[in-house]
Amino acid sequence: MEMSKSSFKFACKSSPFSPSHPDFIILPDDYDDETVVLKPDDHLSQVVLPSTSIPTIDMKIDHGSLVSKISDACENYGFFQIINHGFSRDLYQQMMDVATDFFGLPYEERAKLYSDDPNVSVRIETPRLKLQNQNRVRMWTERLLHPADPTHEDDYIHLLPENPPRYREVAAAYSKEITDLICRLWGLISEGLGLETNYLQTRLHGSSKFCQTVNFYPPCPDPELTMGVPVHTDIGVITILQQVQGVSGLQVIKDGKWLAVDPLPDAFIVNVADQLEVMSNGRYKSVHHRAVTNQVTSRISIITFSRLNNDAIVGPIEDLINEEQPAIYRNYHFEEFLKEFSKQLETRWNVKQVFQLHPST
Ligand SMILES: O=C(O)CCC(=O)C(=O)O
Ligand SMILES: [Fe+2]
Repeated sequence: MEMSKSSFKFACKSSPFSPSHPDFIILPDDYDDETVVLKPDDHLSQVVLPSTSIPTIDMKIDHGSLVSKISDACENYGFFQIINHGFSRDLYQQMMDVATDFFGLPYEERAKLYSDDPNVSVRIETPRLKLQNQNRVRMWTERLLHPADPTHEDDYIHLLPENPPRYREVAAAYSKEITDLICRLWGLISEGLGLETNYLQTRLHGSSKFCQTVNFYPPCPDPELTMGVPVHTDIGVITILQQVQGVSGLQVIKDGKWLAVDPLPDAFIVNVADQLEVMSNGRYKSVHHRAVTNQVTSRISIITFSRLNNDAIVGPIEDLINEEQPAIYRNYHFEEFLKEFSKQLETRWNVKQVFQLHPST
């Protein structure tokens, strides 16, 4: 969808659509704030060419190679794209179509779903970031959040947007197929860690949940002054993302440089999130990433997060720790992690560090 600057109005009522409004202006990486994890540094803002981007993995290759490529990517990048993953091409496109139609709805229609209350399970929000000595500022994005849990379909499907009319049906079908793909990835990741194929499936059974966000980044008059999503790591187990073709925006840190993750047809981007880094005892990396905006074209990403229930106990997997490789993290309830996350929200993004046994090392 091409959408000109003036045609999109944020559902967030308090903020006019103007980059000169203080609510919307954030500095990119150069705010010198000790609570910000990534320090300003010339090479940090350098985006390298897509040819040196994150690995692309063809899921039709032989099983052994697939396991080892995924494992390498989780260790060295924390991110990879998958192609030939078997996900229905029609559903992939339909989900992008209903997402595009949703953000093409008039402001009044979207505004009905607007809420800043994180306890509202289906809502639209414009995320904020807190900068040192300043108020919270809003990001240049509007996102629709909702559960994506096929086993609790009845609980939330009736809360999903009524418009476009096919949103509910498509989102329900998508959540089934995407969570199957996530489970397959759990299996491959378990094997990569040297565990039984069903290790993560069994370990996470009954304590995991899935949620989805549809992120919409309208064209931004001055992308240098704003951020779509500021630097962060994801807090769940793994994340899987599809993005609209032809528009770049997602950037991932590798060796102190930003890599642009340009869209590939029909691909998903998969990344290690904080809980998997902890469970793998630091072997797999939950890597900092961000989404930037551009002046010309709107961008959509559809993201499914595999998260945990509050009472889930997380810690390094017993089989992965020994005398040579002692536990780096302590065990905790996911709820504790969420509390720390809320404390750090909008200021800094390095929650897992707090759970390290020897933070100085
Ligand atoms: O939109 C994107 O490409 C990335 C967004 C993201 O990282 C997130 O919402 O966690
Ligand atoms: Fe993310």
